[in-house]
Amino acid sequence: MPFYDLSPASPFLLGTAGYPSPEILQQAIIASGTEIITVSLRREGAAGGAFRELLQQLNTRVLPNTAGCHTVKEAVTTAHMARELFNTRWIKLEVIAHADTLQPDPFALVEAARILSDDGFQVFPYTTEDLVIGEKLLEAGCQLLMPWGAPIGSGQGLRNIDGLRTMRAWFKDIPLIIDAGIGAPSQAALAMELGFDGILLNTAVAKAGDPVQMASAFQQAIRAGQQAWQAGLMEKRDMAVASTPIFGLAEFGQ
Ligand SMILES: CC(=O)[C@@H](O)[C@H](O)COP(=O)(O)O
Repeated sequence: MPFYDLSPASPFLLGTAGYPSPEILQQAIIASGTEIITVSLRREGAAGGAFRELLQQLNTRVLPNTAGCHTVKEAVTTAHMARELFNTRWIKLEVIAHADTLQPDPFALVEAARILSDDGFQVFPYTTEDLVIGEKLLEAGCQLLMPWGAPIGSGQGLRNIDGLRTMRAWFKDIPLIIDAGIGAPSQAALAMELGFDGILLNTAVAKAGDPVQMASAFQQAIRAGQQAWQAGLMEKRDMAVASTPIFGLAEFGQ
């Protein structure tokens, strides 16, 4: 499905924070095959021009994010700075409620999404699997939703599979990207098998023993999950169903 003005060939979106070195970050981005990387304005501010130079060498689009923002005002101001700095209308909108859970503040998120959409931004909102919040975000002008798998940095995978499955069915024509909490390639594959359109993750790659190899592992798992969804998974059954036909089998006498 198209993400605003881009239909990425790769459904893998990668975060750029917390890598052992800029070189490893660069190699991980290449190994991931991603076309979209997300950059925190605070991180970019801290690293400065060298980081921007590194980004320019890569064939990727930048999705700036408002990581670390706790209020509507902070998020809107950060989005405006991002638009200036990266020359893009895209913004991954995070408005965090608590410093300890890092869960989104749904009320502030919807308000900030409305302000930014009205101002011409294309908002990628980091949200939960709650259907009502999803509807409010769409009403506010968002064209896609980014539900969490689990809290940021937790690596717990899909904590509410039933809720995410319901969300997929409810918003069947809206691009849905799982954002945050993915810890292993198998979890990302599962999300894609459920029909999600993409995965955004950071910590599982940045903090891996070998981030470059892990980026490649995620790329393959995400592709495999996507292919499985497109191919159509078999339905689960309560009882055994013989996979080998018995018609035509030889009969043995006594
Ligand atoms: C980089 C970024 O945008 C994070 O805020 C994002 O939510 C990723 O979360 P994980 O680090 O859990 O993958």
